[in-house]
Amino acid sequence: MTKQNVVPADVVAAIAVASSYPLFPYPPPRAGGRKKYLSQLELRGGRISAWVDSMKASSPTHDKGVVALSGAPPSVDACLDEQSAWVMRHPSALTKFEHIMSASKGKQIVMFLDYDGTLSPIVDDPDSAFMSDAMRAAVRDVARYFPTAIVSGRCLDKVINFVRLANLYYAGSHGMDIKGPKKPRHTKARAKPVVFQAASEFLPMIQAAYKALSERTKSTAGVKVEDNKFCVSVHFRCVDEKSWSLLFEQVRSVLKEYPKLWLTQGRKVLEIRPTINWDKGKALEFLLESLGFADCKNVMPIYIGDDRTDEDAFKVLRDRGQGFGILVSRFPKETNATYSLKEPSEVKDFLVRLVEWNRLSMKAR
Ligand SMILES: O=P(O)(O)OC[C@H]1O[C@H](O[C@H]2O[C@H](CO)[C@@H](O)[C@H](O)[C@H]2O)[C@H](O)[C@@H](O)[C@@H]1O
Repeated sequence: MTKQNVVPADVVAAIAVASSYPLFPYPPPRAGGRKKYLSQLELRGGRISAWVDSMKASSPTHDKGVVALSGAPPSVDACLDEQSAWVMRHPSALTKFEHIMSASKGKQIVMFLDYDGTLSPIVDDPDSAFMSDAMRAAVRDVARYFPTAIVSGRCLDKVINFVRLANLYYAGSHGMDIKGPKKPRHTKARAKPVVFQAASEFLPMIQAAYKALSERTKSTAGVKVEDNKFCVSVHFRCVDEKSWSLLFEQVRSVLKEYPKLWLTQGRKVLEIRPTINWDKGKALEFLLESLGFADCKNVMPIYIGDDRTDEDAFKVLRDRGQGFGILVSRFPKETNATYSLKEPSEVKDFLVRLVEWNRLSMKAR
């Protein structure tokens, strides 16, 4: 086995957990082409246990204790085989760096970056998910050469506050709230700054749901309800697993009062959002269009993300046959991304290499 193929014990444990929930692959299954949101019908019963099981399966690297609860785990060899097969299907973007760069020759790279789990490591307290100075410097350098957007589930103000870089495009609330730099560097297409909100009419409803969710779940120890302006996050990372069903029931009882809101799931978080046809994929398309690349053949969008919501953007790139997605994950997940990176530190390495590659190729011109 080569050094590259050695799989750390915690990753083996994580694969074991993921494999123990075969019915709840990542991302959630799509039924009849529609996204797997918790509909009003499902809210009345039926598939609730599936959601609680899916909560158990989410982000297994951060919950090694689950292994013991999940019955007989697959053997270590089976885990290693699965890991290797997955890496073959989604090779490291660092290993394939030269290949990626030769595919981008003559094309304008546009960089899209998710925030949590991509630029900042996952931590228990969402308010402390800071990115390192080294990562900030890498993003700043990338943005000097390429149009760069941060696409996050966080509300716009919060993600801007974490990243603290001008000259970027920011898409908060899962792409529902978009703002470009005051003086865009790269676009010739439009001098006007980009500003867009996809769900303004939902604001009062989302705010009311935020209050109701905070009130209804306050008896559950460890829960954190986060106001992300056009969506609400109910975090269960610090909630005892024995209380997850109860928490889900509490969230469900609130959602019954808001038929125009639906539920999705991220890493140890339930996300409540408006029932509109808008997601990170749509935000990516909107930004490409705003930058003047709508029908352009010579553009190479690169989207790096770690979460289920990023799959919408990976899929858009796959369907367009343009650019590619990079999934940040230490263990196998079903994904529409082409390449993978293990963790935020590898994302930084990739960004640094990209800048270096650009410097060298500019010199050579
Ligand atoms: O689209 P993203 O930028 O990845 O945002 C998705 C959610 O990220 C945050 O939650 C996640 O990160 C937290 C901090 O590391 C972690 O505690 C939590 O368990 C993760 O789900 C954020 O707090 C959410 O509001 C975002 O929707």
